[in-house]
Amino acid sequence: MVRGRITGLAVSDVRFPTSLGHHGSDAMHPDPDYSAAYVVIETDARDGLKGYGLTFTLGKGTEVVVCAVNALSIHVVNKDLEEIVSDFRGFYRQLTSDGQLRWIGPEKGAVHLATAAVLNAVWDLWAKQEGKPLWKLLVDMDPKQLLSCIDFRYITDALTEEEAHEILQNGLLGKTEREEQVLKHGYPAYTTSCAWLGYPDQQLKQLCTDALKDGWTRFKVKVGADLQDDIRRCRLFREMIGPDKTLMLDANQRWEVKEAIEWVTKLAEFKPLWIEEPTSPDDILGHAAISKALAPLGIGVATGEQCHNRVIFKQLLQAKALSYLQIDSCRLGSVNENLSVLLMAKKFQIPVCPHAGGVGLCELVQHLIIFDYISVSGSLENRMCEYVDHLHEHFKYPVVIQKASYVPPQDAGYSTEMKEDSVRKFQFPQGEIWQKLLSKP
Ligand SMILES: C[C@H](O)[C@@H](O)CC(=O)C(=O)O
Ligand SMILES: [Mg+2]
Repeated sequence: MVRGRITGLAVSDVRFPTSLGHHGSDAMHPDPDYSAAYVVIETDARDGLKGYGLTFTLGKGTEVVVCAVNALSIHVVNKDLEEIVSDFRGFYRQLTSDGQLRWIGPEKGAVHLATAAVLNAVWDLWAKQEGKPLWKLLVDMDPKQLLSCIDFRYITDALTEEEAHEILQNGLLGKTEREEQVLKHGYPAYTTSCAWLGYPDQQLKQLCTDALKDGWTRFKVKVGADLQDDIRRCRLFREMIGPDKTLMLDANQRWEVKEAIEWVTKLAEFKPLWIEEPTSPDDILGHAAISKALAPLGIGVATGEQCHNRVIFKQLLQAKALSYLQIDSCRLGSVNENLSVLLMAKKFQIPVCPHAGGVGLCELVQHLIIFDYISVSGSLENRMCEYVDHLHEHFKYPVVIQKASYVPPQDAGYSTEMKEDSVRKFQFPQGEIWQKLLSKP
């Protein structure tokens, strides 16, 4: 039973100095400090439960998102949780339609990242009050309730509410078996942690050796800064993993459309499954052109981690611009908007392979993809969820990986809660870690 009035919302700027070790680096983000605008909501309910939410950012970007969260808080504080979840579509619409704030969106950029952080906290609290991990809360909802969380505005030309209902209704068939299956075997994952762009070859080799020993069979390599480097690194990687394991490439938006086609053609000998973010995330027709040109080489296009919202995903699907759809738990408007994208992907028969390269993204997105498997897609074919081996130690309920698969979380909530000590130490700029770093000459 949902309960309580939201009495407070606090937001912190939490940054991890990952750029010092080039962790998370790519062709466009050479110095990423994995960071989060971290939200905590409290209620007046006697249970003492709090909701924790975050959105993923990089360093300086965090302060802008923190401001946006504060600006949105007026829509949250003093609201009854029951009121929110009984009309979640309406609440989502309220947050994303603020007449003044939407001018700096709408549903994109800092204000949408802030929406994600706030709503992620609400979902965490709801799941905690129900005593279920978020994936299970979703799996146990009936189709009508799930639909009542989704704002279908701007996507009905691709997916109507009636079609979405039919998808969810069909998803009921075999649901129990799939839940048992995923609880037993986990959800398949791939790793990006061996081959960030700033890692020297020696480190890459060592990490790849370790990952192979740990049973990883799917790997992503960063490319896009220098063709000769890419050829060398891809060759090295392919030789180490052998011909049968899966290799993916990620350019993080580095190229022009024509350049992307030419560059990736030169890497085709390494048999990548996909090229991720070959060009601007806003360029739908560019992605379509790249997809068409690379299809004869057996290379698909993957994108989504910087797709603003469901409308961009809709167009990517309509334009046949992608072969793998990468939802992100913290860029889209939380669970609500991700549900609409999962349903569109199902309708267009495009596999969802979530993005998780960032702090906390693995913790959150595992819930969405496990739900997707059980209740929407019903399939594991061509599907896997990204895993990066960074910063899990700062979370109270960190992800568990076994045999290169995500083990479904059992703790109640959305796995969003960070350890208090970590938040204190890594808060920017007052945390002790930053005080030390900033005082260095
Ligand atoms: C800046 C991030 O680390 C980004 O490179 C992550 C990413 O593209 C991915 O995980 O995919
Ligand atoms: Mg990527």
